[in-house]
Amino acid sequence: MNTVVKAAIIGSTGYGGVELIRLLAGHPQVEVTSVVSSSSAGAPIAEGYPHLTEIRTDLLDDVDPALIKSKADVVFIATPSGIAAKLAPSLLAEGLKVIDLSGDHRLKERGEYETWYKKQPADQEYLDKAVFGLSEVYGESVRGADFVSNPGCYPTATLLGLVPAVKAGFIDPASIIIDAKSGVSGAGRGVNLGHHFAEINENFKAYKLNQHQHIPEIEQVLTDAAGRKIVTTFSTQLIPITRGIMSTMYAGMTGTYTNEDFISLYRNYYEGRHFVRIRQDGTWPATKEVSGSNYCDIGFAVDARTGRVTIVSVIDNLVKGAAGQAIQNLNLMMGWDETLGLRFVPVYP
Ligand SMILES: NC(=O)C1=CN([C@@H]2O[C@H](COP(=O)(O)OP(=O)(O)OC[C@H]3O[C@@H](n4cnc5c(N)ncnc54)[C@H](OP(=O)(O)O)[C@@H]3O)[C@@H](O)[C@H]2O)C=CC1
Ligand SMILES: CC(=O)N[C@@H](CCC(=O)OP(=O)(O)O)C(=O)O
Repeated sequence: MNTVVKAAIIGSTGYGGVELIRLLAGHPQVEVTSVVSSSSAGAPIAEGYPHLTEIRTDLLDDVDPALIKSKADVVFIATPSGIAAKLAPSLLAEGLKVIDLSGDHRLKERGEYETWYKKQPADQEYLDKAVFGLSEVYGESVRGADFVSNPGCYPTATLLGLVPAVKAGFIDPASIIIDAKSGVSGAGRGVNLGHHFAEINENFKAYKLNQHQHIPEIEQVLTDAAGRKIVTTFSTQLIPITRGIMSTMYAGMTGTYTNEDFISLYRNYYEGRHFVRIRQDGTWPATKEVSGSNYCDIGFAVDARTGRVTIVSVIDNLVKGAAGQAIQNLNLMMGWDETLGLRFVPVYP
């Protein structure tokens, strides 16, 4: 008989949390038994999200680790940064498996977190314990782990697009420039002047240039892949779509490689990994082609004239960039097939 794991979601009233509810509703071996809220405990979750009417009739639970343990075996933390660092120790002490979707346990150096997030970092013990859940790169460490830190949305698209070429030495990692764009749901459900319809619609704006909190996360993994300290330029832009991230990356090549060389390198690197799809020569992915799905699609454009390659990588920020990747990690933590409950087709158009 198949095991059914009971899951709780802290931050269930946010976009990441509600996406976990949507995706887990179709998972054959997970049941969401507790939806948790710090501000609306006791209210029905469908009150704030009418699309859940008659799908979830339960009331929101308080943020109480002992209560969560009485209802669940695993807990997803989908809260703004600064909260999981405080919650994870007591949840782990209760014996729960924990998947943190926030940035609190991704950076292994406390000082880096303080610098970029401008908040109190988690204790070193928990930073050491948390496995960085970019499973196509660190899958072996995720398998069987009790505590996983889910990668950021931008780093997921970016790193899946860069790691194979950096590891193989096809590109000079010091030359990489990353130009990334995100849909507005990446900023969460909270109200913010800059995210109003009139501010976003028919607009396209750069933000947090050279200050984005995902810069050290990207550099941490590139440094690991290159075997030497790598710093990079990473620019973020907000675009008038709801879901989707496109990361366009430029790098100097170390030899005279062709598109076919990159395609075959990446197909080999991701062999057997269902969620990364490498495009044919001369075609590049669009955000709609992965929308609502756990896929990351990647395409290449080698320019023999400049000696540079352009790599285009797209994901749905709420799925592969958050809830879908978190479920993929849960599948690995439980020793299941990583695609369980996640093999859905993108929503198109
Ligand atoms: N949106 C995205 O595409 C992605 C988001 N992430 C990360 O996932 C996390 C969640 O993001 P997202 O869902 O977009 O954010 P939202 O702002 O939409 O939701 C966050 C939720 O956290 C809850 N919360 C706030 N304060 C507390 C607290 N003190 N204790 C417990 N819960 C609290 C709130 O619910 P309530 O008031 O009911 O408690 C809120 O609904 C963030 O760290 C984000 O950076 C990562 C990748 C992609
Ligand atoms: C569009 C938009 O505003 N996106 C957010 C993504 C935030 C996020 O996911 O933050 P952590 O991964 O660090 O928790 C941003 O750029 O800050």
